[in-house]
Amino acid sequence: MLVLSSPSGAGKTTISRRLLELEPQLALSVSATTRAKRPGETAGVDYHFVDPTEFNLMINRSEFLEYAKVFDNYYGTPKAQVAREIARGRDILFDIDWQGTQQLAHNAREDLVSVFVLPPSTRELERRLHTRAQDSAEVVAKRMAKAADEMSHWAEYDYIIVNHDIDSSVESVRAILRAERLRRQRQIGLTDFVKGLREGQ
Ligand SMILES: Nc1ncnc2c1ncn2[C@@H]1O[C@H](COP(=O)(O)OP(=O)(O)OP(=O)(O)O)[C@@H](O)[C@H]1O
Ligand SMILES: Nc1nc2c(ncn2[C@@H]2O[C@H](COP(=O)(O)O)[C@@H](O)[C@H]2O)c(=O)[nH]1
Repeated sequence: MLVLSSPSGAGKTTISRRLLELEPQLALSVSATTRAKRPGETAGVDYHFVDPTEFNLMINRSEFLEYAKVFDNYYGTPKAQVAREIARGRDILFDIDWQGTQQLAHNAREDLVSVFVLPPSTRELERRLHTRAQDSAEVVAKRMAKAADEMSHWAEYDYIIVNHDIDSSVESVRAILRAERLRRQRQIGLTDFVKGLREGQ
């Protein structure tokens, strides 16, 4: 489970989309949210857009692996898709905030690799939120006001990337993914393979 978190606008969604094009063994966990759909977003692809009543029903039915209130809306990771992808042997990418990351770490620390994406500067963060041009000035102001709070969680993450340049940030995440896939405990069948080698096979 590969988690990307950042203050809003630092670039994790952009990095995630590129990664998914380049890494066929990686699947995106599609979250449910009560926030309104942005122009260009597709229901079921970017998010499952649900109303607060449906979100509450999902909580009561224990359908979330984690959920949190972020800014003024609720966001949650449905368990079912994650279980399906894991059963298919794929790695899963989560674009979630620090609260969700803490919940995943609490339940599955060994299976989690977490990356925090920082903006090159506060000014550039604000510029990115404005140039994305998908949120009102009021929403941008709210997200900027929360950025320092969110960044205070950077030290809880395994890896930190300062997102100056999108191509090199994507390559950094790919390097993390490659190295983490090579970890001894993540290589299935290794014990038998080495046993065979030692027996001369
Ligand atoms: N390295 C970069 N250089 C310049 N612009 C960038 C870079 N990375 C992302 N951007 C731009 O910054 C804006 C915000 O990026 P993005 O939507 O990926 O942020 P985010 O961290 O996912 O935000 P949110 O948490 O609100 O979903 C977008 O317009 C994106 O094209
Ligand atoms: N804890 C969770 N956080 C989530 C989830 N899905 C998205 N997010 C985070 O919310 C903010 C805002 O996202 P936006 O799309 O409205 O800009 C951002 O930090 C996301 O990472 C989730 O399922 N759980």
